[in-house]
Amino acid sequence: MVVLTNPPTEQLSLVDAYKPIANARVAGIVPVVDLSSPNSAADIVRACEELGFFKVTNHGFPSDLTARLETEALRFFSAGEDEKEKGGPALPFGYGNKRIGYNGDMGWVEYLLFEITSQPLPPASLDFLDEPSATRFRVALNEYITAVKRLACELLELMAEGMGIQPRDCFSKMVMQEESDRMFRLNHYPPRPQQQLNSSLSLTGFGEHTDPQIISVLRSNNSSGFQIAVRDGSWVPVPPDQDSFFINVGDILQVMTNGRFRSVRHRVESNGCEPRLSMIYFGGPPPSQVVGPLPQLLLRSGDRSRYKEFTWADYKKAAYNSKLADNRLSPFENTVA
Ligand SMILES: C=C1C[C@]23C[C@@]1(O)CC[C@H]2[C@@]12CC[C@H](O)[C@@](C)(C(=O)O1)[C@H]2[C@@H]3C(=O)O
Ligand SMILES: O=C(O)CCC(=O)C(=O)O
Ligand SMILES: [Fe+2]
Repeated sequence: MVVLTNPPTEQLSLVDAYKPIANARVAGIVPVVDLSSPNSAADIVRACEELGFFKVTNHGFPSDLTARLETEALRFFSAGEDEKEKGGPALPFGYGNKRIGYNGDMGWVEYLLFEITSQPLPPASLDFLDEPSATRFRVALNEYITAVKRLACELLELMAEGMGIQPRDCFSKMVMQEESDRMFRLNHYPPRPQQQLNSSLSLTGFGEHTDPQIISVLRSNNSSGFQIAVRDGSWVPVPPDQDSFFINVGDILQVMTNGRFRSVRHRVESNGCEPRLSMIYFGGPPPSQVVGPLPQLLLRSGDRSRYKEFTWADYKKAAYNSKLADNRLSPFENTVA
């Protein structure tokens, strides 16, 4: 069953909920999928079609892994700038501060970006830290990543099941292969100094964008700031929930479903007071994977393909030459005859 966060006194239809936010009442439109429910597959599909975004509860994820990684990450981010800069620059992996990507995007955020393979993170991934911190951090990262990969796989299988498509692993196999292109990101949004707080009301932590991959699995501490764009383009704040995961449909899943699932536009706007720590797993396909709408979906619906075929390597190259807010899919769309 899809339930609403902060349920309003009367149930809002989604059409109403897409209207610009006039008050906090409509901030609770985020679909919540209870993974222990027998309806979870259908609920996930509905959420991916309507928003491309949902919250997952009753996921069975070991909370001690999250707590340990959060402790290690905060220990790292509280170190001096000189220490942290030893892990940079992020090209794209490593430590980055304020600069996002290569094309001039900036945000009030510092981060660590890791490449994930089928093997645990190698010692080299944190070799800029002293021992025993490096090993402790790496072990916490590896344990969390192993569990979050499993969760991503389960969600992708539920998507296929909910859409009635075979095989059940048609989406999950894309991100579970040896060569699949996966990343893990720790974002830290530090509180802002007092004089800056007086200068403007809100500050972009991470500018608006869609995630290029198939799926993103996000967990954050209890700080607000994460927002999603709904169909009419208005921004809706997502109430934080440190015990749940938030799932973004990425561009490639939008393509594979021929636009039935929506790649959600999102951003982080910080009020500068609450420090935010988020951890995000990005699941993408192998570089050589040819991507396009699933033939069985086209056959079943009789729809024309809305996208050209391309490889993930082509798409990623184009993505990394784009600015955060760009619409990265438009060059890959088929024009209507
Ligand atoms: C400005 C950019 C940062 C980004 C690469 C890009 O050129 C456009 C996509 C951005 C994004 C968004 C989702 C993930 O956070 C990310 C790692 C990704 O794969 O695409 C980032 C890229 C980045 O920060 O390097
Ligand atoms: O840090 C967050 O909460 C979201 C950041 C994000 O969207 C990203 O890193 O792609
Ligand atoms: Fe994102």
